[in-house]
Amino acid sequence: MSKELIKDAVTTIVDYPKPGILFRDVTSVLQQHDAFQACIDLLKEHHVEHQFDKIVGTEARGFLFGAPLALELGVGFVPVRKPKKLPREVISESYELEYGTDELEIHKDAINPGDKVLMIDDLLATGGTMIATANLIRRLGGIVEYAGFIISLPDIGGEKRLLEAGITSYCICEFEGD
Ligand SMILES: O=P(O)(O)OC[C@H]1O[C@H](OP(=O)(O)OP(=O)(O)O)[C@H](O)[C@@H]1O
Ligand SMILES: Nc1ncnc2[nH]cnc12
Repeated sequence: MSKELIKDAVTTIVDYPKPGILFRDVTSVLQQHDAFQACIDLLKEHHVEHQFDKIVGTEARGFLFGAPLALELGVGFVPVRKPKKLPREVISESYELEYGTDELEIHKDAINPGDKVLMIDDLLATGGTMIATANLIRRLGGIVEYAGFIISLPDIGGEKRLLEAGITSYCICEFEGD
């Protein structure tokens, strides 16, 4: 089954980038064509009926899955990036990570008011990254109610936090006990 193929392709690194963190590395999924393809197929199958206008992917690993999914769904792709990476006029939003804080930015002209947006990232932990991404989209007038991930760490509670922010998440595989 393709979900198991994907889960088996994820590598776990203990104590990276800090002691106590079990790092779930999605780059080993990308290295395996059938697992990478299965990710895009499952994300497409789950979201194809919603008729989104844009896919937003968050730096850096959200780009790896968001851009090929946008091509599959026949819609545009918008990158949300770390500060000072986007060249045109941006808006910014701060957020907390499982292991630190950071800031994200989006081009002001990337979302049109009323655009239906699907957010894509590799992994859902606290949900902070996706909530900050949703805040950016909503500040530009976009409608965002769905987010798709390859990996979820359910014990950290991101899915509930996203639901409280009005976002339903779809995760291909779960790693419990993190
Ligand atoms: O649900 P959260 O607690 O917000 O954590 C998930 C986020 O953390 C990781 O990115 P990271 O910030 O490490 O950035 P990178 O992809 O640029 O390495 C991951 O790719 C998600 O974007
Ligand atoms: N445990 C984890 N593994 C990989 N990426 C992450 N981003 C936040 N937490 C993570």
